[in-house]
Amino acid sequence: MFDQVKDKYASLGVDVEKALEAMTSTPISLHCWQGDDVGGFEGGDGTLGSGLAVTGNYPGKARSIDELRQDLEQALSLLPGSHRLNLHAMYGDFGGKSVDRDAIEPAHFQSWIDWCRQQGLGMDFNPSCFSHPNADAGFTLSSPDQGIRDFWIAHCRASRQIGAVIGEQLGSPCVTNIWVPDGMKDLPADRLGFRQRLEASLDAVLEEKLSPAHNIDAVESKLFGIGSESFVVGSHEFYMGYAFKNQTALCLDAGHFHPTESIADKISSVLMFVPELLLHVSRGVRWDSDHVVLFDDATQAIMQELVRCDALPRTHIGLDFFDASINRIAAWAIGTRAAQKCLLLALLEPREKLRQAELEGDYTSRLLLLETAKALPWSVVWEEFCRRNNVPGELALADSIRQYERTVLAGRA
Ligand SMILES: C[C@H](O)[C@H](O)[C@@H](O)C(=O)CO
Ligand SMILES: [Mn+2]
Repeated sequence: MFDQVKDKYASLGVDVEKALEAMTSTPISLHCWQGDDVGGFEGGDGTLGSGLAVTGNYPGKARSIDELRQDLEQALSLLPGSHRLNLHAMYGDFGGKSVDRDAIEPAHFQSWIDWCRQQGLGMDFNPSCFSHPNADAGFTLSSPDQGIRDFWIAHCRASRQIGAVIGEQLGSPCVTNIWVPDGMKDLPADRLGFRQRLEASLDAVLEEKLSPAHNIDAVESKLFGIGSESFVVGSHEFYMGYAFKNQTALCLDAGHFHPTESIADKISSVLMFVPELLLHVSRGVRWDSDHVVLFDDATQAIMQELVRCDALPRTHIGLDFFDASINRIAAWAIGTRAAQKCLLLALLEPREKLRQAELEGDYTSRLLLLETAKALPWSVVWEEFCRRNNVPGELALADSIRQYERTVLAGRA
């Protein structure tokens, strides 16, 4: 069956084995925060703030680093291909001590680095500039209060240094992504002042030169958050300008734009002017609701653009969703596999033929081919990818998830 499918694709100029090689060499960065509803392990009550919200109370949430790692291992056993871990600073291994955000050190993340090495994972990192008393007034790096700004500058600087240690130890650059929640519920009187302060703080954070072989800096914009409906300091225009000017990577989060705006169309433009791209593949439903990613049109369009632009070598694919209303391991597995299926579909596109038709102005053939491609048996290739990677195919996924729920999650009262 698989060989017949290969021949079918070959007749349209598509090399299936090459597509599978690209799948193997394209890691997806698994966000740790799906496992515990963005709580972290700092010893507080884990209340989420700063415009972020998780809904649902599905039983079995990870309550410790050990449980989170156990759940991640289970999720990874359901994912074909190679992967990375995306860790927020608030998930450090603080050994029961209270370590404030401006005092984090590489030592607090050593056990995560060791675990990643053991699991064969690369690792990415994020300063956590939210859910903290110093973010309660709504501002961090752009705060009018110099003391607050200095606190978050120290946290972000430490995060970059930790990122560099991670990258050096694992032999794979760590993407350190800065997102801050700064914004206002109601109309501001001085947008410019906030943005000037954010720029100055970011400059201070990025002042120390770190090897790009160890650390890659990324910045992430947002349209609005809960409590920052009228004004977000780090808007898309702000960070696009900042990333162009400073040649950092730009993070595009699929949930951080107007509901009808697709990040797919931005990829080709942005990559003309920034060195690298970070994606937070997510699914906003009416707002930045961070629903589990699906095999949907929006995600297919993103992956299509990455492939069509030859952008995979310059793009870091991360995920950003957190749903506590369903089994959290299922959320990781469904969302990551959906992103991977979209990537596979894009890699199996008869790209050369589509391009040729377009160059010749033959838009009829282009449209025909696009529709034909949708009806090709790509799922047979997906099942083969799962089989080669020794992970469950689509029909076997539910059993693995339910078994772990019965044997492990149910015991977490
Ligand atoms: C945990 C957050 O979702 C994450 O840091 C950030 O990327 C974001 O998207 C905030 O809306
Ligand atoms: Mn994000």
